Amino acid sequence: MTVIEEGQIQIHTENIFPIIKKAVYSDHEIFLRELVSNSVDAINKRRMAAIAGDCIGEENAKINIKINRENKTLTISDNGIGMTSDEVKKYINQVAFSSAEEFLEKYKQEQDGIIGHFGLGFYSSFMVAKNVELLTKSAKEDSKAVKWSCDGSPNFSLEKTEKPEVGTDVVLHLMEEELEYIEPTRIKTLIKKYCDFMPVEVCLEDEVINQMNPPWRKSTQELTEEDYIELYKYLYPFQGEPLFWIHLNTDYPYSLQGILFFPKIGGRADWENGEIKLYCNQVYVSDSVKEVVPRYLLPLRGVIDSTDIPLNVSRSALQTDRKVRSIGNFVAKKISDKLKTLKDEKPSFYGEIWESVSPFIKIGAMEDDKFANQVEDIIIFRTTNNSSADNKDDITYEDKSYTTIKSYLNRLEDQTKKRILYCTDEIGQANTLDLWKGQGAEVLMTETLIDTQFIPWLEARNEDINFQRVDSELDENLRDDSPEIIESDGESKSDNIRDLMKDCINDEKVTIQVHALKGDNSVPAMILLPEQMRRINDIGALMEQKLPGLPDHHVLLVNRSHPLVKGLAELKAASILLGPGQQSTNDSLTKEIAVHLYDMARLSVGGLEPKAIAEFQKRNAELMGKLISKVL
Ligand SMILES: Nc1ncnc2c1ncn2[C@@H]1O[C@H](COP(=O)(O)OP(=O)(O)OP(=O)(O)O)[C@@H](O)[C@H]1O
Repeated sequence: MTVIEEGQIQIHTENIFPIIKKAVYSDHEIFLRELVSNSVDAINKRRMAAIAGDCIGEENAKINIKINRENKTLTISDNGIGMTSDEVKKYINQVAFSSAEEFLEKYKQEQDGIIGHFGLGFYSSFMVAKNVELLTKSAKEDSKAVKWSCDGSPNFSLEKTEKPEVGTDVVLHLMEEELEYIEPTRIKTLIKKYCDFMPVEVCLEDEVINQMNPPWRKSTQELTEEDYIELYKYLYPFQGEPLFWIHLNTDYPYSLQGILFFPKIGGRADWENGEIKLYCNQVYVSDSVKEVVPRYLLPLRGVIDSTDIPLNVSRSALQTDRKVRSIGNFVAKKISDKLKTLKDEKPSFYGEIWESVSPFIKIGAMEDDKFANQVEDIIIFRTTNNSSADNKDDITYEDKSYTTIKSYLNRLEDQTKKRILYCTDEIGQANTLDLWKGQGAEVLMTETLIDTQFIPWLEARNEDINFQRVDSELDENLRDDSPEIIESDGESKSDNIRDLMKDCINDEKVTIQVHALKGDNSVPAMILLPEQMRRINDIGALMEQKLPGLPDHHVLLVNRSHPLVKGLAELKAASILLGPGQQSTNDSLTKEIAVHLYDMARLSVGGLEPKAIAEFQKRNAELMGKLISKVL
């Protein structure tokens, strides 16, 4: 063989290779992505040059990877444009090296890592190989093949060689500690991971491994519903089917293609890193797009493919990049457009998916003002008003009705108040919910966790509205506020009942209100939680990541028109008649019943601790025992 040149690669660092190894230590496997990407580029260049008539074309463009166990080599071959010896000197010795050195300089400075480790290029092969040979023959007419080799020191050699076909073979003599890369299964996995959607056949020992045609590069007209579902299942196996998807495709002001899927609720949603896959020109880059899309979009899945996302900058630099930010805004806008279309055109489907999409929409609205403006009219709440389907804003799905805030407000009789009634727990708040419903009021059903933040956010955004939970106070119409007769002791009946309950419960934190409630079905006592006081309790629980329990400060509303309360007052009056100092058995019974009344009210809102429930049970048994002994 004729030696063309032996020499030293011009470098500033004495030996770049140990640095390459150390700097990107954990990501050795990306060498394959870099080399295959170079091959794809070379194949594209040959195609373009052939069209221009500068060289002979190649119909069956492909990349082939071969393993030689005996020699411990891995060879990546392509039939791309190849290189002349001058081009090898220029592109491998100078360009490739300087880009690797530049990359490493950048890498050393960045504390938080570089997003895709893109840009290391050809020299990444030295992360796994102790010796690299590059055999290449240019597609230009009458070109002679050359072989470049380098043993990891800055010394290289370039000599003539025999190579019948146009293209490039990169032969990696693997280091002992990198022998995992002569395992076919390992290589296959890497091709699937990084090269699956590359536009050229990538083979292992002549067997095609990659899928090639990425659906997101096709137009929506070319794809059927099944194609999208198939892609989802391929990318996220065993995760069921997606709810719906959006196809992204834009060329200006940046190039971006992709398909994003909404997963079904119940599947785990990753709000930290997300599972959207980032591609650059059909080459897989990363499983995390958290620097590219706003946080609230992270529970989505799918692919974003863009050549305009700078991949060899640090993650923090990416977050502040203007182009990247506008990409995030573009994606958010596309999603809100899709959701709006679904609500308008397939309202019942929108009702069906609402529970799955609502956390994402609400968090998005709270975190991003622009997004809030886009989705404000499509935020819906389940409502007790079943006739709301008459309104085009409102939706029914199965036996559930949903409404928007706007149409709820339109239905309010008293337009001066703009009060929105809501309920977070249909069982725990059943008593008060039924009372409001009985008055013909419309109540919205909300979720405890997210709406604890979302409701105050809505109120801050629309200053004239205020939300009021059904158990925060009672409708005035439910109370009989006619003046009371003053008793012989100079006090009203209500005052006496309040004093009695206060003495028996003996807890400063409990405020006792006594009212005469209308209606035959009303209960003897109930717990009310004034809105602002309860909200403070809810937020406290949220901070401690607990479910909110019954706040210590609460209101006990005693219904003085209930026969039990009336009886209790009479029992107490009878014991007073015995005169001071005289012990009556009525005293202890009055106390027992008063405390029992309070416990019943607490029990119905889930506010009794296990220990108190045990006491309640014991007292209940005793009271029933007394009742039986009276009857027998
Ligand atoms: N298989 C190949 N066939 C033809 N030319 C190649 C091949 N591999 C590398 N080259 C040439 O060597 C140059 C340097 O490659 P290298 O991978 O280091 O950087 P790059 O591809 O230009 O950019 P990047 O750093 O993003 O990978 C390429 O631009 C190309 O001209």
